[in-house]
Amino acid sequence: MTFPPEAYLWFKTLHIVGVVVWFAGLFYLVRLFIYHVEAADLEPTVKKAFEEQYTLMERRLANIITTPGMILAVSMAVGLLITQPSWLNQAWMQAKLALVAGLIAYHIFCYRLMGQLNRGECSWSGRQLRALNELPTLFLVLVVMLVVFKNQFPTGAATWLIVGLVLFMAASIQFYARWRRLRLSRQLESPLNNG
Ligand code: HEM
Repeated sequence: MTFPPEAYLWFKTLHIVGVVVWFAGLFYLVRLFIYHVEAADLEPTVKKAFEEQYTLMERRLANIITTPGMILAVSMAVGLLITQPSWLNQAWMQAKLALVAGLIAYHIFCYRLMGQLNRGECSWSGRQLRALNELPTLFLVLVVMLVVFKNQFPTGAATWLIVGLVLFMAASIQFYARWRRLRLSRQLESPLNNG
């Protein structure tokens, strides 16, 4: 099959659009799972309404945004490889494909969690889900580094500094959110609030 010269750039444009949509969906989906799990602490009538709403939002997000984003990213990537098959012989591309396989496994695992949540069988806590939601960040940073640096993947001090900074930022966000939740629950328990 022969493609016009600009086809590669079109595939790449749509590939990047697909990747952005896919990741937006993955990040928001697990955030919804966290709210869904934490709705269990609400009063029974409110809890039921919230759980139904989260179930609906999760299904729509997964089926209308996240999965189509993945299909667009992967199908355009296939277009890129058909137009330039020599990429497949390069180490960075093989490493990237291994990471993408991990990302697709994560995507499928999210669907499994969604099914368990909808049936009220999910055993994951909000805290565990928050930690899980950091996993795609790691995939994202590594894959983007691979496509940018290719076979010159950096392993020097600057790389570890940047990776450390990204991890530090992710951990700080987690700690801040935890501190805010603790403060809120203490405020609610305070005698002043109980009259
Ligand atoms: C099926 C799996 C994938 C394959 C086969 C694939 C393949 C490719 C190829 C061949 C390019 C063009 C490289 C160039 O022209 O320099 C590319 C670009 C890119 N890919 Fe992927 N990709 C895949 C998945 C992903 C994922 C999951 C991400 C994000 C986490 C991603 C992010 C990017 C980015 C940001 C670019 C643009 C890089 C640039 O122009 O410098 N790709 N991809």
